[in-house]
Amino acid sequence: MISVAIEKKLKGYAGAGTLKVQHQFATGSVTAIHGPSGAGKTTFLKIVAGLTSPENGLITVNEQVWLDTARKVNLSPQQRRLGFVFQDYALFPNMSVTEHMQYATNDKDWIDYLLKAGKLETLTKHQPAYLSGGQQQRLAILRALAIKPQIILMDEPFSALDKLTKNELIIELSAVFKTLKSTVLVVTHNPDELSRIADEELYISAI
Ligand SMILES: Nc1ncnc2c1ncn2[C@@H]1O[C@H](COP(=O)(O)OP(=O)(O)OP(=O)(O)O)[C@@H](O)[C@H]1O
Repeated sequence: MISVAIEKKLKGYAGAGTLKVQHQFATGSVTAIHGPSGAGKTTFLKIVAGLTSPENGLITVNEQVWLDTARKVNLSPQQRRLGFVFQDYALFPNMSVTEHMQYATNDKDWIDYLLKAGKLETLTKHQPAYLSGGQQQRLAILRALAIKPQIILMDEPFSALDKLTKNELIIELSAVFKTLKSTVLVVTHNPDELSRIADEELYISAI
């Protein structure tokens, strides 16, 4: 269970806005996070990942305190060991598809399984510049899953995919999530696209 209660002032949201989220994410659940543009959805994921700090907040994961602003506890992103799929993919320009995966794990069978699930098994030697936008996006997702994370954060992970590819990938990913028993938080502008795998929705709006 991930328990989150955070408050962060946002710079630039219609002057001044505050992101306030109080929510519990059940272990193994998939949550579709949505809300208006600029409301702080990406900022929320970054707070959970430890990449941004809120003014006030408490985050616990299975009784372990990740963040407690009152007690000045704030685990680093490395200590949190979660999978993060960034909106801009954050791929390495000089690494091939396989090298991206090997950078994250030595488990060859797991790499082969993921590349097949994401239909990149024929493009293993390609660097990002030689992949389409949708293929780059799939590589970003598979790379995040390579470390077998217990918690997976994804920011608009299907935006570059056509409907068919998206639906097929969502089914494959759903099987991976179940295997890993991962808790998954997905920011999406279209919660309907996740209706087949999402256990719940969380609406975020800055106030
Ligand atoms: N570290 C930060 N500290 C304070 N404010 C921030 C920080 N990062 C971003 N912001 C501001 O917070 C607001 C929300 O940004 P964010 O990217 O989280 O929104 P979003 O809901 O993901 O938007 P979109 O749906 O358009 O991607 C923006 O106005 C941004 O300028």
